[in-house]
Amino acid sequence: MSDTNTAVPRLDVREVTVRFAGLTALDAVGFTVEPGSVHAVIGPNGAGKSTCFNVLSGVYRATSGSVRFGDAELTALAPHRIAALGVARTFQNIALSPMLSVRDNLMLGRHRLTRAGFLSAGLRLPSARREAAAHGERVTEIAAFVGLSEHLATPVGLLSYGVQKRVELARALCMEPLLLLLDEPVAGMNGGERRDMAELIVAVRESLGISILLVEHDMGMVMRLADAVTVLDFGRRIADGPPGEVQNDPEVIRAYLGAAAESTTASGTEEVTS
Ligand SMILES: Nc1ncnc2c1ncn2[C@@H]1O[C@H](COP(=O)(O)OP(=O)(O)OP(=O)(O)O)[C@@H](O)[C@H]1O
Repeated sequence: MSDTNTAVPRLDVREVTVRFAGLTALDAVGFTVEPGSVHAVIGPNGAGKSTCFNVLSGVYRATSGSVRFGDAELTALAPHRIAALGVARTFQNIALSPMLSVRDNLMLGRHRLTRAGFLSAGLRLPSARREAAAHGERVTEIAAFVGLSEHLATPVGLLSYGVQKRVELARALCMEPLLLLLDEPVAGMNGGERRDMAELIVAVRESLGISILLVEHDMGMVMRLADAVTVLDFGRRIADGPPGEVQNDPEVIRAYLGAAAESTTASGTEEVTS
């Protein structure tokens, strides 16, 4: 593993509670993402994983509790302010502009780093042109790193699902994040695409030394990739620690077996989480 980027702060989630009307989606949940680590949040359907991500990225307001990223308290900030602190995310469902090329989608990811004002960019002043060229070069570099060079001119909508997921990751990297939030990065992918994505996540951590927090259903992937795992069930944290430890925790086994049994009863087919 490469050295951790020294600018990467610790993420401290403390006693975070989120209530929707009568439902408690997160109940005093806490965990810490160490700088430069890969940390996974797992749990059965409805456990509160997406709610947790939405609080961290500012989409949802916590009812109570605190999320600190270094010295910054994130719970009171709007999504763009959180992004400006270096927290970038991908979405469970691809959120790209399908008509735009890969390059243009990645350039949109550079937006928050763009200094040139509307006027100087509109007038194509030399300073704005230089800045655009520098962003273009960085986009080319990131695309190469993620394995997208050959697709840069292609409209995103024409690419396979697996490649589109890589574009999403590349766009998040274009924000030069210190903490990357990946919401189910391999959902819907086939075996080969899953392996490629897992390798890419390792490469991101090793080359950039940033922290990665991921929500994922693929247990095999979580166990291989994560340094630490937090397990949620019905909005509560039921386990937290290294993957090997968490995997053998009786409460975790009970939560997953219970969820599998329920889905068998509900649908008549067993849902297997590989
Ligand atoms: N905006 C919302 N309004 C009302 N209830 C919500 C909202 N978002 C989530 N919930 C509820 O909060 C609970 C936790 O949902 P959440 O989506 O966070 O779980 P999850 O672990 O991500 O599930 P999955 O694995 O199915 O994506 C669920 O009962 C869900 O219905």
